[in-house]
Amino acid sequence: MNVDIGNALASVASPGVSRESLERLDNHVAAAHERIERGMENQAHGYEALNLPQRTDPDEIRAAVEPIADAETLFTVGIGGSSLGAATITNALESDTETIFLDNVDPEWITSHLERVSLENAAINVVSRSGTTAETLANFLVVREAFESAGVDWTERTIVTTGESGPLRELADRHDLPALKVPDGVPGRFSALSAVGMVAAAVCGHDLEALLEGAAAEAETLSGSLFECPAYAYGATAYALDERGAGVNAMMPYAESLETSAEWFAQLWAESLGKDDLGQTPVRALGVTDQHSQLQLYRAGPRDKLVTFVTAQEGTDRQIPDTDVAELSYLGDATLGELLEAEFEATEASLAAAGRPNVRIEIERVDEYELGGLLYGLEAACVLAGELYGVNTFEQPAVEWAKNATRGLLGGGEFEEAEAVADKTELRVER
Ligand SMILES: O=P(O)(O)OC[C@H]1O[C@](O)(CO)[C@@H](O)[C@@H]1O
Repeated sequence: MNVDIGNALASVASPGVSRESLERLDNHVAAAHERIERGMENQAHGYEALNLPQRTDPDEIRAAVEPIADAETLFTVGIGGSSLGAATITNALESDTETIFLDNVDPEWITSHLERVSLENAAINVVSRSGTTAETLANFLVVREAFESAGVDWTERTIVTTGESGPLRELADRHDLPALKVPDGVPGRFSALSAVGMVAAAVCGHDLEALLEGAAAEAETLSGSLFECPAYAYGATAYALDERGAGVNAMMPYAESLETSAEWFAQLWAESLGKDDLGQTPVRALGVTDQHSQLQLYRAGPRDKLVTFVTAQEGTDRQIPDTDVAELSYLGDATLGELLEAEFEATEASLAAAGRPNVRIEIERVDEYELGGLLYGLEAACVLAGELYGVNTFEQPAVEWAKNATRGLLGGGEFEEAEAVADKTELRVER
């Protein structure tokens, strides 16, 4: 990926970062890179994620999915990092296999999918590092029952990706299911380039080697200077802008195929950096669509936002037909791709003209190689930002309170968090 941080400079935007500040910050980037390199060499928790291009074995993944490679529909049952990486990859690329990501426990939504799909031609990809995530296990039990009710032997149609132990590992062992291991030392939000993110891609027939080659090429760019490394340039600039008041980061890819990548980025950025009262709030946006919903706020609202654009330089195009509507005749000379590019450039310039910081991330096209580079580059940017914030990038303790409260409310044990739910302060206004 290439990065252009020009519209984040103090000469353009407020908040903005001066070149002098970036030069000073580069000293901290150099020190952070040394820690990152050391962490990678030592396969330290979290840093190990940046070794995945060398660690992940595409042949092992393809062999494991062989029994379900014929699936017309693949249900991926997981949540957070155990779903979003896989969804980013398969939602970005064309495939004959329909992929459905069951990462919520909305009964109407789950039921509509299970009733709509021919389960005889479907398969289940259940993913959970811990193997104890309530949503994932609940959904798996529901999906498994639906397969049984449809007379489909779920044990022939299920692959498991989980840790070395836990309920899912035991289930896989008990039923001799194909099972892959979540790599040690890789938090879920950093695991897209492992079996966690690539089983679904394998079932869809995508080029796993290209994903990893693109990621490996991005890994080669990691260096001791933000001026030589696109990922670090992005991570350092986002951090510096947050330090100067841009506490929101709107991730706005200009490609429908990259919409899910903004969801994946939101977990990566929020769960890694949101600690010790620090962190930049990610917002999921989509170009051109959200020019007509959020751009007003980005251009004229509080000066508290960075807008991150992701653009693909190439892609299939389509001519806009001529029209006899005079004021629209200019459209008939253009293609949809030219319109999308013009709208992106206009939006980027609109923010710069209003002194609103924005950064451009460019990939060549939306294919496996470029996607692997984008995923890796944003992960490396996040690791660097975590070093600059001085937070524990790779843990997420704040999510445990609600999990305990949930278990307590459902009778899964005695949890004081559940008691706190009953103590809610109320001021109800009713219809
Ligand atoms: O893979 P698991 O253990 O089911 O966890 C799913 C997700 O839940 C979290 O632990 C947060 O609750 C994420 O970090 C993780 O990606």
